[in-house]
Amino acid sequence: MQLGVVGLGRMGQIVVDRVLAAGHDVVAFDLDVAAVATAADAGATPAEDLDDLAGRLGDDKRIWLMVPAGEAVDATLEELDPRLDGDDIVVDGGNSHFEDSVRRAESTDAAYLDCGTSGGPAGAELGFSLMVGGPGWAYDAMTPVFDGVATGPAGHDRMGPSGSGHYVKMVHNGVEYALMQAYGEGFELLADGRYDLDLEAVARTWNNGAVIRSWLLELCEEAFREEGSELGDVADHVAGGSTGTWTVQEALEQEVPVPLLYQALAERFGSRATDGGPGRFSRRLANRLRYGFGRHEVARR
Ligand SMILES: NC(=O)C1=CN([C@@H]2O[C@H](COP(=O)(O)OP(=O)(O)OC[C@H]3O[C@@H](n4cnc5c(N)ncnc54)[C@H](O)[C@@H]3O)[C@@H](O)[C@H]2O)C=CC1
Ligand SMILES: O=C(CO)[C@H](O)[C@H](O)COP(=O)(O)O
Repeated sequence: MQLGVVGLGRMGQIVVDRVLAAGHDVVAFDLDVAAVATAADAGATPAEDLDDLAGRLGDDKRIWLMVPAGEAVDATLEELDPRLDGDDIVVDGGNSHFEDSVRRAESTDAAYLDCGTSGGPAGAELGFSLMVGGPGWAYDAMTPVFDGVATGPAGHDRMGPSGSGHYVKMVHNGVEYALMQAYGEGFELLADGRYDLDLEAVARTWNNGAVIRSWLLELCEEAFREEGSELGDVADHVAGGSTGTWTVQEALEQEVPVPLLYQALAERFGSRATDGGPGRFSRRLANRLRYGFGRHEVARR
């Protein structure tokens, strides 16, 4: 298959690499020419702009968008739209709001797949977990690409109609916030509690057979190994928050109680009101974990 990839940052470059490794061809575009050059070095055909990308794909275009959620997705679709018809497929692999995805699916002639993507930069080697919404025929047609980008055939599935892929990813992120908060609070108690503990050793022991072992806990272990048990100069400032906010908004609308998810989000907001003092250990760990799974910048004191 030939795939156009638009957006060649942390995640898009992994899509390019894994699709190439699976034996497909890639045409790559990004506003950043250096990112296009990196994709070309990896074996992709560079495109000068979206028109050039669309022209190189011929009939039955398959295009994967991996640009920041929001305006960049709309701008890209708007520019591609005159070149698209009902046999073409566009995948949005970013963290778009599910209602935006429903709107985009309704307004473009192409089949539109909203694809929640989880795994972060570690997906370069492991592959991603992909939660896909949209027309079944388009999901089936993209299966060879999804098999390559995901951990394998079990690493992707069609969640349901348009919007459902990004809906499931939104809730995934709400859960992600709460898990980080839970680990953070536990380690805060251990850090401030009765014993002088080596938190890397605690995390390593928990990761070996304990009920609460997980990838996020492996990233806690990594954080303590790299920053020390007291987390060095990692600040009490947790960035991000859009997907967690959407999760809580949706829960309110559906009248589903999600106190843990809300509390984790509220802790993030609280972290932004601190005065530069030592701050909460739990939030400092959450700040460092966002680097671990997403390579988001660590705020430091
Ligand atoms: N970093 C992570 O761990 C994860 C990120 N995501 C989502 O994936 C999407 C991409 O994230 P990252 O790769 O981390 O971001 P990034 O900031 O590393 O890369 C985004 C790329 O898109 C390019 N770009 C921006 N606007 C563009 C446009 N109009 N046309 C062409 N290229 C454009 C930028 O130049 C940049 O190279 C976002 O929606 C993000 O929320 C999803 C799961 C995990
Ligand atoms: O989707 C992701 C991980 O699953 C991204 O890393 C996302 O940026 C995490 O959300 P936030 O930036 O709000 O912490």
